[in-house]
Amino acid sequence: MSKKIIGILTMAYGTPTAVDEIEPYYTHIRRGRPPEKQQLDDLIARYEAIGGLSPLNEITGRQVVGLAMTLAQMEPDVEYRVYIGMKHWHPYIDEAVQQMHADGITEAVGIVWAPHYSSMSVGTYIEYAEKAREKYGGPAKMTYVQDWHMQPNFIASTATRVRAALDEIPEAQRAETPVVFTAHSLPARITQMGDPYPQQIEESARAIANAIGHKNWFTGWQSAGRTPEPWLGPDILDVIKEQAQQGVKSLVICPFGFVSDHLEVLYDVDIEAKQLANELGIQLVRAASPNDEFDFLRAVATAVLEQADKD
Ligand SMILES: CC1=C(CCC(=O)O)c2cc3nc(cc4[nH]c(cc5[nH]c(cc1n2)c(C)c5CCC(=O)O)c(CCC(=O)O)c4C)C(CCC(=O)O)=C3C
Ligand SMILES: [Fe+2]
Repeated sequence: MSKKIIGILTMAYGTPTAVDEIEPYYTHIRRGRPPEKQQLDDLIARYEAIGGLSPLNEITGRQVVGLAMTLAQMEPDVEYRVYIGMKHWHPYIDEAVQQMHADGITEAVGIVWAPHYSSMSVGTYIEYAEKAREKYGGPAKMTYVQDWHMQPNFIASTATRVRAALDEIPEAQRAETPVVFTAHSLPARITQMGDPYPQQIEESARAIANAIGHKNWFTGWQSAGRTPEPWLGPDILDVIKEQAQQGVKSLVICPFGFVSDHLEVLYDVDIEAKQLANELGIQLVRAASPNDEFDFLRAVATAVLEQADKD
């Protein structure tokens, strides 16, 4: 008997693959409004500071291959065909759904490479996938993992990476070193909309801190948009200033709202936040990103399998 086939639509943010793609990419993020020259120059300069372009595409590719291998190992009786669709660059989510349908996939599970749900992040990925499914008339059946921030392997693997970051702090200072769990800020109006994002950030941060028995932790926000409306805070730069005022000498940042090394991690934390911390006499250590680490991919695979079993 041939194996049952299930399509897996994994969705990631996407990044330009050449410098001249930065402008159309930024325009796509801005829903079709081209950026001002100054904004574009700023963004190009930030990519330049991390080496010209982002490693995100390559890492996403390794994650997709690793996920496919992990799924095959965890459930060999089903054939999982793993696809990648990007929110803001090629292959777009639309193109991936079109390909799945063309390949004859009728049953599929969608998952976003981001652990926490917000209507403004994961919600829009799902919206794009559903629009494409309607447009192409398939896959006939597709359900989605909404969030996977409490997957035991996600908690445990993040805890291990935070522990490793703390180990870089001199032992006498380690226990009192604050650990700041950060995620991408969103417009503050999401809290009035009853969005679960802030609460999911809090509960997963607590679970990770508990897993390593670290008492001194809190959450913070990073990479807020440069728009006049209020964004979720406190911003990590303000956190660093406040901690410096309180005499803190060391700090660990775990940007656990992201799953790869990319601009928000390599620039916003490793360059911008570290520079400020340096100036204020704080040793700042950033927890490593999951990238294609085995235990992390097991968490994502488990979330996919649990969703597939619900159907
Ligand atoms: C929630 C969230 C995640 C995490 C969840 C997820 O992963 O989905 C995320 C990840 C990412 N965001 C990324 C890149 C960018 N995001 C931007 C702008 C924005 N992001 C937003 C939200 C998020 N973003 C929002 C509300 C805006 C403002 C939009 C507007 O202006 O209306 C801009 C424009 C310039 C700027 O504002 O910095 C860029 C370049 C990259 C790729 C980096 C690389 O290439 O390595 C990644 C992984
Ligand atoms: Fe973003």
